[in-house]
Amino acid sequence: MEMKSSSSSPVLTDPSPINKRLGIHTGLPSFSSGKYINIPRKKIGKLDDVRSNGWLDAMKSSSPPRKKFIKGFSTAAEDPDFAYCSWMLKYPSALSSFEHITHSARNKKIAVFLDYDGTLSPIVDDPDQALMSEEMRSAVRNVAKYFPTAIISGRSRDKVYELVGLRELYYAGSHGMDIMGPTIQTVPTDHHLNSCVESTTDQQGKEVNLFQPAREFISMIDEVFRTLVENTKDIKGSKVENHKFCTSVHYRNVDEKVLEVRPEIEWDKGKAVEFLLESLDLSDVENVLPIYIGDDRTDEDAFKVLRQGKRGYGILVSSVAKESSAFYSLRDPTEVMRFLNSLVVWKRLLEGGGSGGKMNRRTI
Ligand SMILES: O=P(O)(O)OC[C@H]1O[C@H](O[C@H]2O[C@H](CO)[C@@H](O)[C@H](O)[C@H]2O)[C@H](O)[C@@H](O)[C@@H]1O
Repeated sequence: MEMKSSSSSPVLTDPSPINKRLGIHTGLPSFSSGKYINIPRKKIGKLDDVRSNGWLDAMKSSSPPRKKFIKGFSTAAEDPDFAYCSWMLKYPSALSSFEHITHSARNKKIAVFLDYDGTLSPIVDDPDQALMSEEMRSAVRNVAKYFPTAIISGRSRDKVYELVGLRELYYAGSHGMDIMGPTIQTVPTDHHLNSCVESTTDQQGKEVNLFQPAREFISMIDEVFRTLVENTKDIKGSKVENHKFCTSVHYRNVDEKVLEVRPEIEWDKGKAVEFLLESLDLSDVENVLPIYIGDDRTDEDAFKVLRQGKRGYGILVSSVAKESSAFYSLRDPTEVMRFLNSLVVWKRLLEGGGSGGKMNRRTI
């Protein structure tokens, strides 16, 4: 496999058998109980030109945009502040809409889903330096005391666990292709899906289930990773990460983006949210309000699941105007932390019974 640079974007070309092996896969596994989710393999998929199947677009959106704001939200004078304010009419701040959100959560259980990069940690040039602040860690820890909380990241599950460092959460790595969750009551009878689920123990020795729908791709992704390391070793500023079920090539210090190679299966962060809601027995729309906070295009799959199913709220973390399926917005990880802290204060007030969970502007 070669990595070439075309006008402004790199293109992965592949005259080798990897092309075939990362492509079409037959067999549509499903949980026969009907309670769980199908994972069909996508029908298309070539490495010849990643631009033709949207991969490059998806990966580009994982990085901060070059333009400060998008068409439709800018003014003739292209004033970013004005553009952002107009955009916020469509995606109001989750902080100023806090009462509305908690009103919708009355008599419901809130479930919290959090992306990592750009949501809990600020975007920085070196992915190894994307660290969470202690204040943020404490905010997430407190949220998890009151609400079932999961981290859903594009990074490997081990890496994101290492970065977050909180045992009390559920973790989904590789964009949801590697989920560690509670043991599932209904055992899938489909042998293909069954092979994706494995009982194991977590760091505390508790029995858990590992769900890895792209397990068959591990050795291939490792091969792609090693090929990319070799082919980019002379490109100054480039960095390759192995997330086990996908691999990222960072070229933001060469150009400014990151490109990711992952298996062509219909599994994404939206499917991971559905899976976790099922596994945690939180799929009852009438009684559960899931909130998903994330900052990039891969999080849009989760926003869509919540919006389309009228299940809950997606909150987009962005300091620039961009089209989204989220309901609300937060400007940056600092605002995410304020929102998480507000949820905790609200819940404590509610449990204390005092003000019926009512909060004033100063509390938020
Ligand atoms: O799903 P996420 O938790 O948001 O992970 C997505 C990608 O995050 C990382 O890259 C992003 O953050 C880096 C550190 O701030 C930044 O340098 C890069 O430009 C961003 O794209 C991670 O390194 C990627 O592998 C993940 O896919």
